Amino acid sequence: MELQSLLAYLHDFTIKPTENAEITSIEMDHRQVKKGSLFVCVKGYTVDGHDFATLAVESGAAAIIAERPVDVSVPVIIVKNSKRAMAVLADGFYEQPTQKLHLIGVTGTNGKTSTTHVMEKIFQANEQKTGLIGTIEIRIGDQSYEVKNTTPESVTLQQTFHQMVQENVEVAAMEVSSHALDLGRVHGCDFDVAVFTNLTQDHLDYHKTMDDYRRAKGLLFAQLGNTYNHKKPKFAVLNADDKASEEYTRNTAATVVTYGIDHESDVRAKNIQMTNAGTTFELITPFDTVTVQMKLIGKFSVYNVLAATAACLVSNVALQTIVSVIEQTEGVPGRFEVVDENQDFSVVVDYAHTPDSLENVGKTVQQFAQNNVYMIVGCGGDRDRTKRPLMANIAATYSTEAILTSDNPRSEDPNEILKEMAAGITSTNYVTISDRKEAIQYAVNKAEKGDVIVIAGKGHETYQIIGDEVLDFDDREVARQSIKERQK
Ligand SMILES: CC(=O)N[C@H]1[C@@H](OP(=O)(O)OP(=O)(O)OC[C@H]2O[C@@H](n3ccc(=O)[nH]c3=O)[C@H](O)[C@@H]2O)O[C@H](CO)[C@@H](O)[C@@H]1O[C@H](C)C(=O)N[C@@H](C)C(=O)N[C@H](CCC(=O)O)C(=O)O
Ligand SMILES: Nc1ncnc2c1ncn2[C@@H]1O[C@H](COP(=O)(O)OP(=O)(O)OP(=O)(O)O)[C@@H](O)[C@H]1O
Ligand SMILES: N[C@H](CCC[C@H](N)C(=O)O)C(=O)O
Ligand SMILES: [Mg+2]
Repeated sequence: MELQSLLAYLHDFTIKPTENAEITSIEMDHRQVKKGSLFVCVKGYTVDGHDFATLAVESGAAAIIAERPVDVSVPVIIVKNSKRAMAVLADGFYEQPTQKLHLIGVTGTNGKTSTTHVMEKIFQANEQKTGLIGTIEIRIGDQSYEVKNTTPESVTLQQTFHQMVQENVEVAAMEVSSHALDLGRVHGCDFDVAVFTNLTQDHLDYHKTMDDYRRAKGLLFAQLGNTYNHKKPKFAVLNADDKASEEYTRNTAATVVTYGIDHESDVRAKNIQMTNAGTTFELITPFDTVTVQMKLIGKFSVYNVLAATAACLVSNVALQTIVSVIEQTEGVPGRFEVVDENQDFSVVVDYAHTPDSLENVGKTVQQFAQNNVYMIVGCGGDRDRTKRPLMANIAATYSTEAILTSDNPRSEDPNEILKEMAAGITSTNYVTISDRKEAIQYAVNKAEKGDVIVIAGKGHETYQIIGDEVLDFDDREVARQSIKERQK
């Protein structure tokens, strides 16, 4: 695409150059630059992309987007916010793909992956080709691609949408993280439906305060199309049981549809009954009321299917189709995933890595445990430190014995993280075993008939990050091996 055609998408109050080079790609990393690339200088958390402008030009960059002047021989376009500019330019470069898709964005502290995965299955049952973007993977139809972030940087994101359009995807469901909203990664995305799951504590390393975290999530609803188009209306699907929804209702120009359990809502669940085999509830919608019997466990799972139901109903999927998928769904890898080697105790691997999600899992397990509960928990390094004491105390509260261990320590000292966790425990029913494998073996060897072991925090992850090393580690595999060892 020619530079001038590309810059036509940029409505920044800026001086545009008259040159018109052919732009072959948009890059934010100088190591990816090739002949004809447009290099975007981004001031990051570790280094400043402006410092790589010269190297980018040496590698063939045809023009530069920057927030301040850089001394290079190609045109430099100065913008106020280069990440936002990059997102808008990527949208233009890839021919505004989200305008050709029915795009559903899901934000909230917990439940994004679970909700998007249920939605994907519902749209597939509705015979629509789907795209999925989130924590576990990117999926186009049945093809899976690896991801680095839950919500990718804008160029990767728009390129992915472009590929979806080329492969005739009709509906895309994506997780939208608060980081992505705050950093402008989804700028330029034309969402049709925006879904809010819930807001509880996480990511205070990045956002510093809950007010700022709430504001960042709210951007999804604020950026939801403010022009009412009868051919393509926009919907905000909000959780009536979460207080933040009041603010998001005020901040959006879209049609608000609510779901909930405790408060009056458009899509509501009543008479919830739970066993260790599944959950039954009455699903009340503006169209009909039906009884749902699903395999998913826990009140939080009911919330996720309510959110998915509301989002699919406003996307014109029949209630019957939605219910039949919900009743069949087995769940998402690493979310309340049961490890079954015919042992006489239960092992559940779950991605709970926030105080609220851990508490939900603890409460759910308490409902069906016949005997002792062991909760194995760690907290990630280089992440919100204030959740450490809270999570440890929740684990001790909802278990017979909490086993504090390492999650992904990253650059931090694992023992220091464990000390910060232990400081929050107000009882004595816990042990600290820094090595995650040993922690799992300890619980497996101790468990008796009817006990439940919860291994929290890493869910689907198949690695453990210690220092700079990414080591193979899969909670489900380690649990399986430990059970087999014990059975020998
Ligand atoms: C805080 C944050 O979001 N960081 C993201 C950011 O990294 P950074 O600011 O450290 O980047 P940097 O290394 O300083 O580089 C600055 C710029 O210089 C460029 N550069 C750098 C080096 C070089 O030699 N040449 C060069 O051109 C880089 O490409 C970049 O454009 O830009 C990177 C490149 O896109 C991201 O991968 C990285 O996400 C990291 C991996 C991360 O962990 N992010 C987390 C916090 C995150 O975003 N999480 C949310 C989900 C959270 C949840 O809901 O649970 C997510 O959406 O994944
Ligand atoms: N609606 C919910 N409310 C509270 N907790 C939930 C909810 N749904 C799932 N959880 C818990 O949170 C964990 C993570 O769920 P999920 O992966 O769906 O969330 P996410 O929002 O995608 O998380 P991430 O921000 O890490 O991508 C689950 O393993 C479960 O313990
Ligand atoms: N998207 C979350 C995932 C946390 C998972 C947990 N295992 C950890 O590493 O802290 C984050 O990056 O904060
Ligand atoms: Mg997720």
